[in-house]
Amino acid sequence: MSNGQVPVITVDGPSGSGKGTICQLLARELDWGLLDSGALYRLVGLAARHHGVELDDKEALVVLAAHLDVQFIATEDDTVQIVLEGEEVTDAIRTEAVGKDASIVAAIPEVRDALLERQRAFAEEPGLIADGRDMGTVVFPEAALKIYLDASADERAVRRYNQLINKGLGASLQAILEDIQARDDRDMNRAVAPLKPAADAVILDTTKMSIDEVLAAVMDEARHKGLR
Ligand SMILES: Nc1ncnc2c1ncn2[C@@H]1O[C@H](COP(=O)(O)OP(=O)(O)O)[C@@H](O)[C@H]1O
Ligand SMILES: Nc1ccn([C@H]2C[C@H](O)[C@@H](COP(=O)(O)OP(=O)(O)O)O2)c(=O)n1
Repeated sequence: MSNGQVPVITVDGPSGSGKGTICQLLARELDWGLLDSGALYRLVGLAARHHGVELDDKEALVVLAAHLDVQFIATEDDTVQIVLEGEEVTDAIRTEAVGKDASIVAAIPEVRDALLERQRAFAEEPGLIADGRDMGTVVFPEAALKIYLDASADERAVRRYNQLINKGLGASLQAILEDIQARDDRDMNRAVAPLKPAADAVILDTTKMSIDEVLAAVMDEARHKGLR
């Protein structure tokens, strides 16, 4: 385990596969910490917007990533407030536009390097649930359990669509599907730390599974590994 013997469960997969949902439930169930690594890449994307840095200005993006002034503040209702340079950005980083920017800056190897140790530092007793794209392959290669969540692009687009509609935001299913496919393509085909299952990952196709069924399947795997 990348930080002493702290147990880590990694959950990787494409956008809309259910990582965030399952990781929150797992962290609650096990009473472990949670790393939302996608939030770090989203924060670099948002910081670039705030500072007027273009997404092809590699050097400036690396500086932003290395000096990211961010706080993750646990709230009483079990959610996390995210504060960037003193400004609350919890919702602002969740837009599809910032997701796209995150995927663009995440393809820069030096940006990934700048965020590596910050991610590993999340591994603290009694354990860590790590949500992302390269948690099992790069950041925590010694993790006790590696999960790769997948689902068809159509199903993931419908999930995102429903999520936006439930938030009272307008959305086009076709546009969301195209965004998801573009992001899959960028995340899976970049040169460094591409999205792919670790060789020793348990792959779950969640297309036809409910959230409860996915959680139960992951908890089963955790039990098999003696993690609870
Ligand atoms: N197995 C599932 N079945 C149906 N909806 C799901 C499932 N898993 C997650 N969702 C929903 O899909 C949306 C996207 O899930 P999220 O956890 O944000 O995915 P990710 O973090 O992989 O992008 C959320 O609204 C969530 O409630
Ligand atoms: N470990 C990670 C996490 C996210 N990224 C990049 C690639 C993703 O498209 C963006 C946004 O990730 P995030 O997990 O927040 O996105 P979704 O909620 O799955 O849509 O960041 C990455 O390259 N490596």
